Amino acid sequence: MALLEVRDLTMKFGSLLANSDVSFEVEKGTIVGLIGPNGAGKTTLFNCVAGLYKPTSGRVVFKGVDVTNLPAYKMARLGVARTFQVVRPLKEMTVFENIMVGAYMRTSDSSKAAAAAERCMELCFLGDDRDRPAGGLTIGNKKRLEVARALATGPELLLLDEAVAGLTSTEIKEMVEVIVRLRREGITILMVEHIMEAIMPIADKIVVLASGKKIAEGAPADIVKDPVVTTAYFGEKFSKRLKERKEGA
Ligand SMILES: Nc1ncnc2c1ncn2[C@@H]1O[C@H](COP(=O)(O)OP(=O)(O)OP(=O)(O)O)[C@@H](O)[C@H]1O
Repeated sequence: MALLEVRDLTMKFGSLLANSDVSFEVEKGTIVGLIGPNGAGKTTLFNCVAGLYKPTSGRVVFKGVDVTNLPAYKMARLGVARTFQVVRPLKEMTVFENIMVGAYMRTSDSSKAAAAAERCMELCFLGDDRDRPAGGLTIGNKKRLEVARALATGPELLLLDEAVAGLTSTEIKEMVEVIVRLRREGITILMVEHIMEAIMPIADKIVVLASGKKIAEGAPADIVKDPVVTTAYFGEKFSKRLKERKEGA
């Protein structure tokens, strides 16, 4: 049984079809990348899975249980945490205190929460900034703090929304290392990403959306070669030229 199953999920905003009959599965212990051009419906799908939106139709099944329409706080309790594209740390609080906020969702025992927060802080390479106010961190550290805070809620499934957007190449490498560490810890990851260098080397599977529909699904090596995917990203003309150039090479 897959950890997460998205079945025929459709989400409409008025007449706009943001997600149309999207189905895929996320196996336990894997990293799944959700990619697609701007406006493809990736964030909407995330919001449906995380309980921020109620899908128009279709089902979200987590650990074999139908969780469609459960609110975000219940999803978090069941073990689904998410980060947001735009990070929002509690600026006046220190790095450690920010992570504690997440840890208190799982326990009201402060020593247990502190132990969990310490561990998440170390996993996300934030130990050196432990007592710094979050507002003064670099964007790379703020993004890892967002991951650490979500991690401290004790998720089995972590949803990362553009975790490396706006980061330098060094910061991207650090974040990628954190994500791989999390998979090693047994956490399953579904991540929306535009930066292919970040997602392609680490993903076990890629799901591609375009105009709200799933247009491809498979191993990264197959997805990068798929003409349906290059056409969705670059348009028919460019994709044809790319193919001709490859055949001529
Ligand atoms: N709350 C909303 N109300 C109305 N339309 C929305 C809402 N959220 C998203 N949309 C529309 O749904 C479509 C899909 O948007 P979504 O943000 O899910 O795409 P995306 O793939 O995450 O895009 P990006 O990569 O640019 O973040 C877009 O046409 C968007 O304008």
